[in-house]
This record gives sequence, structure tokens and C-alpha cells, in this order.
Amino acid sequence: MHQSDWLLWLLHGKLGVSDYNNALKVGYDPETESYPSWLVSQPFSYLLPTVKPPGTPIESIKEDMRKQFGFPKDCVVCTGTTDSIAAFLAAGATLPGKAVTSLGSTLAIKLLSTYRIEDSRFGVYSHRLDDKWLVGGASNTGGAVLRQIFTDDQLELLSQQINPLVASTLDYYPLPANGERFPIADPNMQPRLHPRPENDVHYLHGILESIARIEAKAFGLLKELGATEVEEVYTAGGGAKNEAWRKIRERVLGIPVRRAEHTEAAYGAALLALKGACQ
Ligand SMILES: Nc1ncnc2c1ncn2[C@@H]1O[C@H](COP(=O)(O)OP(=O)(O)O)[C@@H](O)[C@H]1O
Ligand SMILES: O=C(CO)[C@H](O)[C@H](O)COP(=O)(O)O
Repeated sequence: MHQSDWLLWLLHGKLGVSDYNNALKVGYDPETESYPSWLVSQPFSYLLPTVKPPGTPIESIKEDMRKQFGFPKDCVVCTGTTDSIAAFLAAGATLPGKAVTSLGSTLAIKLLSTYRIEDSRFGVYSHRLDDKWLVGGASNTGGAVLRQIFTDDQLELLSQQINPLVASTLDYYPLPANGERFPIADPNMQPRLHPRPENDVHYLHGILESIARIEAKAFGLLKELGATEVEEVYTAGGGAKNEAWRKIRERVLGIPVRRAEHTEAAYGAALLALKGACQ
């Protein structure tokens, strides 16, 4: 059971229901809308959840939960999705070639593509989004490694002093611990955060630029593997507020990079609930 399935179960009380985005990671195939036969033949397969499209009504909210949280009597609980897909939905990107990079603790990329791409050599997989595909993966770089070095206040102050139009020559691979998933899949990959210059503005500039290069490598890889080519990137998550970083990324990626109008994944989850309520 996925975390979100458990949380929803507390609300509706019907055990073993999931959506095809969360269920992907337990082997569900969203294209054939079934589990593969090798999985179904396992002795534990009775534990696999029943899968519905995201935003499908499951059940009315349990009476005790309804009273505890003050929901209306007609409140219905719907299937959800994963956090970075919810961030994609929140950003409002609807056309192939549009992508959302979630700069939270990690860096998660979702590119809307007409084609489905799977390549475990590089940690690339596709989530279904109605009749299209969200191609991408999640890198362990991102905000968690920044927080190991700087406070959020320092990040804000130092970033204001960066000149984003000038390329940093510092070359790092910022990771919070050993191990990377995408665009390099290597559980033993070591972080590279040295040499550290004396000036913290230069250091942060080098780190942000290096993370932007990882993002560019990721989009380049998706193109090589046959995904629809990225045209524009929206940004969600805690890193979305960093204007210097946005400009660095725009220079490094060579395409428009915008802050999403709604940068919270919760907004995307609410849109799914709205879809379910209209069914
Ligand atoms: N000004 C900033 N510039 C870049 N990153 C920032 C800034 N402020 C906060 N962050 C990063 O945002 C991250 C938190 O974002 P959030 O979307 O809440 O993450 P998650 O939900 O994945 O934990 C932190 O890891 C932090 O390093
Ligand atoms: O790094 C993450 C959480 O730590 C990502 O959000 C997650 O791995 C992305 O998963 P998905 O593509 O299934 O939404």
C-alpha cells in the first residue's frame, strides 16, 4: 500500500484501492490497465491494490472523519496521484513538449510526451496522463543537498548576489548522500561538492549551475530516448521562488523556464478532486 492509498483509506475505509500513477511503482501497467502476468502469479498478488484512473470517486467519506474535519455530507473521496504529477497538474501544462521540474528536496522531471519511454539504465519511466505520457525521472540532487549547506535565509540572500547571466566554471554533482537515480542510475555515485571557494556566493552559484546542468542532461537524455522534445519548462516546489536559479536554468537549458502559476502539488490534487466531483 502506498502512503497516499493509506491516507485515503483512513478517509473512505475501503481497503486496497489505488490510482495508476501510484500503482506504477508496484508494477501496474497503465497502458494495458493490468498487472503483468508474472506479478499476478506471485503468491502475494492478492495484496495488490485495485487500480483506477486518478480523480475517480472511490467512496463517501467515513462519517467519523466527516465530523472530525467538518466536511459536508455529500463529500466523496477520489483517487489521487503522486506528488510530482500533482505538481505537473497544478502548473496547468497541457501540451506535449511542456515540462514541469519540481525543485523540492529532489529534482523531479515530468515532460508531457506523445510517446511512452522506459529505460531503467538511466532511471527513465513514463506515467500515464489520460491519453499521453509524463516521461521523466527523479534525481537525488535538489533542495535537500542545498539545505545541508545553507539555511533557506542564506539561500535567498546569497542568490540575490549571483549574476545569473555569467556561467560559473565550478563543476559539481550535488547529492545529499551516495547514490543517484536519474539521469545517471548509480546507487553508489558519490556527491561532488569540492573545491569549495571562500566566497559563498560563488559556491552557491556553482552548485545551482551544476544542478541546472543535471537538468539539461536529463532533458537531453529524454530527447535521445525518443520523447517529444521539450519546448518550455515550468517550475514547482521550494526552489521555484529562486529567480537567479530560474535565469541560470534558462541559460543552461536554452529554452524558456517559468515559475508555475501554482507551485504547490496540493493544488493539482485539488484539481483531481474537482474532476472526480464532476463525474
Ligand atoms: N531560495 C531558495 N532557493 C533554492 N531552493 C530553496 C530556496 N528556499 C528553499 N529551497 C529549497 O526548497 C526545498 C523545499 O521545497 P519543497 O517543495 O517544500 O520540498 P519537498 O516537498 O520535496 O520536501 C528545500 O530543500 C530547500 O533547500
Ligand atoms: O524523489 C521523489 C520523492 O523523493 C520524487 O518525487 C519521486 O521519486 C517521483 O516519483 P513519481 O515519478 O512516481 O511521481
